Amino acid sequence: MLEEVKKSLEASPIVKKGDYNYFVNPISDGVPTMKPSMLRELANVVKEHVDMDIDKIVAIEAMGIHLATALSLATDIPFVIIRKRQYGLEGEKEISQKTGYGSSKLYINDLKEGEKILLIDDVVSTGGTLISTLNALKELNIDIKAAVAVIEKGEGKKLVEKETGIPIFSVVKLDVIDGKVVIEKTIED
Ligand SMILES: O=P(O)(O)OC[C@H]1O[C@H](OP(=O)(O)OP(=O)(O)O)[C@H](O)[C@@H]1O
Ligand SMILES: Nc1nc2[nH]cnc2c(=O)[nH]1
Repeated sequence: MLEEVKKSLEASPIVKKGDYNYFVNPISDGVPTMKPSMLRELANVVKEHVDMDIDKIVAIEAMGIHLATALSLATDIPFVIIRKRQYGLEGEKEISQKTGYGSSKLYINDLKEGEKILLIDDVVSTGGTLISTLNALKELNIDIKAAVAVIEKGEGKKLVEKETGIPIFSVVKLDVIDGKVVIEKTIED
């Protein structure tokens, strides 16, 4: 079932961001062009494997947004975005995010104590983004029912699970070896 996803990932160009080997893929970049069939497939895989008894889907800007949108359309569950833009709305919470190649601020809005959510992002790599985001959601007493990073790159997922106590669901585990994406496993293996 995930043949299209695997093929697309294996064909990803690798670019350097400093020392960091960054793969470029429709799922995680919107470049090259995303096929609707692949996006639909990813939404369906998440829907089938993750408990969707939630109030809201929560996406991390930027590359969680199309995934949350597809999942929202497949489930009729509303979504909200953790933005890189500050609004200054009442109750807004700022997060500092650090990845393997950069850092920025994220802003949580419109989540209430006790709300049941699924957090979705495209990639977990060093784990920096998910650790700070999940910890901020915990501080707000949000009921995190599930956390999804569609692609697991390297070993960061384990670190997130250790630091936050929250299991991360991922569809594909990969690494970049000798300038190429190598798929280590998928949810179907
Ligand atoms: O596990 P980590 O090392 O933290 O890496 C994962 C994060 O890196 C990317 O975000 P990026 O900041 O590049 O933003 P984008 O989604 O706006 O491209 C990706 O979308 C994840 O949020
Ligand atoms: N597209 C893409 N997103 C990432 N987020 C963290 N690492 C990566 C990467 O190598 N490629």
